[in-house]
Amino acid sequence: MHVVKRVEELIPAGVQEAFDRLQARRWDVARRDAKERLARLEKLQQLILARREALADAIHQDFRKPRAEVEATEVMPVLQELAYIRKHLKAWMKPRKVTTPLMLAGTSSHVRYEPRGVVLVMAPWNYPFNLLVSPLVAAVAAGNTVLCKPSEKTPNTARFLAELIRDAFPDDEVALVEGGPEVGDALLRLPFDHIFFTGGPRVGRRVMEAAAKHLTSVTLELGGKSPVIVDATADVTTTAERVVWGKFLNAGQTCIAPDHVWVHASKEEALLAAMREALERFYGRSEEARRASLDFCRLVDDAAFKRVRGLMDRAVTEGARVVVGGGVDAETRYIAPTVLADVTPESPIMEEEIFGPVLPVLRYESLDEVVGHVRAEGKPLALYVFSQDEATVERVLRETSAGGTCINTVVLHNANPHLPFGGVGQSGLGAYHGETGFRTFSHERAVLRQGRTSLAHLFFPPYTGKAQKLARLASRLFE
Ligand SMILES: NC(=O)c1ccc[n+]([C@@H]2O[C@H](COP(=O)([O-])OP(=O)(O)OC[C@H]3O[C@@H](n4cnc5c(N)ncnc54)[C@H](O)[C@@H]3O)[C@@H](O)[C@H]2O)c1
Repeated sequence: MHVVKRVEELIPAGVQEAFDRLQARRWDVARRDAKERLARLEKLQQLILARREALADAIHQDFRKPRAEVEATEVMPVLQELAYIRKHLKAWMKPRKVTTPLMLAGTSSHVRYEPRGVVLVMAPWNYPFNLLVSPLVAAVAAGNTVLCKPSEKTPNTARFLAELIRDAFPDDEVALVEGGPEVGDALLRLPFDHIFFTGGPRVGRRVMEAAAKHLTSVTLELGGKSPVIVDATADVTTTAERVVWGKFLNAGQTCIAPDHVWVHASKEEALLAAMREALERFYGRSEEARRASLDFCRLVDDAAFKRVRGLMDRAVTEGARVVVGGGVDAETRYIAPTVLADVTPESPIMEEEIFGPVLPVLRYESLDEVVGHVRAEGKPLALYVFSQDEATVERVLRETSAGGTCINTVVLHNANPHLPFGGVGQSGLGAYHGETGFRTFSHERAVLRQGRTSLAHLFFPPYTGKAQKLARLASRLFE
């Protein structure tokens, strides 16, 4: 017999209790001024600084991420975010006065930034520290209580995070629950005030469906295929090294990694040769040297290894040429940094986000053609354009849509806290970083105060015709 469980039975006791504690404390936490909020974040920062070696060990154990990459892509962005918040939080929290239209003479208005309440931060595994702690600090800065869930695919980092959060915050202000999809599913049944989710579009859709039940607002930081366009005027050497760096960082397991490259036919062979050169300079001149390189990560699990290997093998079977790479080692989940040429839009590797160290290069003849392809692929999280021609750059910006764009480089827009970071359409909804993060975790409350004099009584019933005449007169102001 099929047994339908009640909602309460689907939520593990520990999870429900953690939520209830955060719920009970939310109004006290919401009242805090900037100084008190910053004191909490200060403690977190001290613990991060004291434990950065342990963090590097944990992430290394999870997928052999090099220490230098842990510093540059996990620790530094979080410290930068904390420093930026420290500098600006007081100003961000200030109510913002707005002007008063003539019709409302006698009133004054302002916008207050109030915390959303109890928020859920669900993180992916690929930058397991940064992508949990960055939204967390924005949420705390905005005065929320927070429940976090790291990914089960990076268990060492999840354990590190659990201890860090436990030591940095009282458990009725910030809590962390570990677990996989079942725990994620249970969390999504709770009536949070906001859900901040980073992960794939499949689970993102599930988050939005679950949020609809409680009319919970969501921020979705998703993924997709981020293209690179290299036109005929681009500098081939610098283009190659920047694209190769951004692609093979984290072994291609980066949401804003260049997924594939569209290169103008006149530059194709030169670009491929320069990419090969850059890749060998970065990771080693031979396949053995690259396999032994300490600067190159592994795929996170067997499923990821099988999926990326399958994509690469099918592309080659269907006619792609291996320019460099192509090797694999299932035991260590190693896929060589690989560049593929002669790939076409119909190739299976163009069907889904690659999320691994394989870079297909496609050639194009006209900008119209490549713009058409990019539009057909949906709105990506990032789109990169390499060109010395301002008109080309402007056309690409005007005729396509993407979460973010870098011109003549890749990935770095993510590192500027003055820029909002987020997707559009299938690549996400909402944004964070810096002030945008504070606003994301705040509700903009509209406040209007009536002074002594008021024109409103002119519109009170009974309507003698005077009110209508006045409204008509007033509407002339807008003609
Ligand atoms: N936009 C961004 O900032 C950004 C950053 C990093 C990664 N990503 C994207 O994330 C994806 C890779 O990360 P991933 O594999 O960890 O993503 P994922 O969607 O599989 O998992 C993300 C989180 O959701 C949880 N989860 C999984 N299944 C669930 C379910 N059925 N119900 C509830 N929760 C569930 C996981 O445990 C994890 O905590 C890629 O698509 C990548 O592009 C986006």
